[in-house]
Amino acid sequence: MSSIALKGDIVFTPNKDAFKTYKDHYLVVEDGKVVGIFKELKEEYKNYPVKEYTDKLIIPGFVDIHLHAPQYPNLGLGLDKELIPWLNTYTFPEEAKYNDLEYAEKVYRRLIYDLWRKGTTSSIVYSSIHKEGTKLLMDLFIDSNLRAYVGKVNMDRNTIPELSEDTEKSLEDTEEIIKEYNDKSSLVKPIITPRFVPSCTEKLMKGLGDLAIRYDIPVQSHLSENTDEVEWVKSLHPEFKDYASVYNAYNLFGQTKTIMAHCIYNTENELDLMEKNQVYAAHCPHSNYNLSSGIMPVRKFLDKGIPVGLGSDVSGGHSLSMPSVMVAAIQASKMKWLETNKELKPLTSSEAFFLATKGGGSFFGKVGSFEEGYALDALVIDDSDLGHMDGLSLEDRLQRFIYIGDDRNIVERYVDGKRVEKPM
Ligand SMILES: Nc1nc2[nH]cnc2c(=O)[nH]1
Ligand SMILES: [Zn+2]
Repeated sequence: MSSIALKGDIVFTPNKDAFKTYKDHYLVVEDGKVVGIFKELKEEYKNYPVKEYTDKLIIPGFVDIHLHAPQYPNLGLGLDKELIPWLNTYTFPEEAKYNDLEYAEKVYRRLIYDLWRKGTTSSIVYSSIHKEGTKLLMDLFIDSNLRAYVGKVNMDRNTIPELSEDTEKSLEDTEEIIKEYNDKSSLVKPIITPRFVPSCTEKLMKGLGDLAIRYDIPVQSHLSENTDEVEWVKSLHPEFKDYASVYNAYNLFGQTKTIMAHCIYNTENELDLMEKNQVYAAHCPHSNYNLSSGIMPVRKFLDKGIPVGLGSDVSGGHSLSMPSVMVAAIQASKMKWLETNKELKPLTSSEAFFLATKGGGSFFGKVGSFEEGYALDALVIDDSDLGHMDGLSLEDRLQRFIYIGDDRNIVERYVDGKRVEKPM
């Protein structure tokens, strides 16, 4: 059994309302899981190797619950458009390149290196429609020792010809990936990924819902991101009450664990259904600003008990950095607060940190916290170059790292109790 103790200044959020902090404590880990946090090492742990991180922060690794791997080369491009023109002009043409595995490998290696670099130890990722490209991405994640769900995108309508799949083939490819990868790795798993309602026929959605249930595979998609998109779904499916009801009719809305990205324009019925089925909302504030989509009322989701995590939504979002996404989420919530006559309260820094760790991490199981039994997914932060430290609480130091630090401050990453080396 591999056991270690990390010694340093420990900070995490077991719930969203407050940070827990432990100055100069030992975080004891057995078999990759947290055993406890102690001021002194008990006798029974005395022979465990101790990693000394004196005066450094030890925090849970970041969790990004929504990003698009094949859009990585488009980072920062095309952001003067709204969602639908942006998809047609920038995104679909880029995603069409991923039948070229050499190109795919170059992009995906760089992406995984950057996730590692920026401290994202768990991510939930869209690939492209391509089966082999998706397998390649999953294999690269497995080699990296980072945690991920990866989904082959499904779409068989309303896209460019190169990306419009034959429905049967789309389902067959998806099933092949599920069979091959469901038990291949404990850290990297498949997720069913209908792109969004406008790009999936009912036959495709039905087939995907059947696969989700047959193999008990989670689902990710997009919901109510942009007003033109919502109107489009209405015109495609006038027989349904709303956008979420379409997914729900095909067992793609919480029948297995589900994430919906954006959720800006949800109806009350959609919120009720998310709460009832415990569907996760992926809040992606950078993307929502960049594509002029709107501001998600994140407080409503939290008050209602809907699970929420944060997403970079690369490349609608322009940054993989989860601290940057946290800051954007706090800023967006402040604008929403003003917009609602101070009804929907802004996110606090502990809430934003919770969303970027345990909030999204709970999709993976016991991930994103240092409570007993949680996987030791952790970052070690050297914040000594961020300015005057005397008298600062651990909480203040963490807040400063989130606002003004960057990946140069991250000195170690751990996943499941093991140090994660720089990916090749
Ligand atoms: N932001 C975003 N929204 C989408 N809706 C459907 N596809 C996409 C995508 O690639 N990015
Ligand atoms: Zn997206």
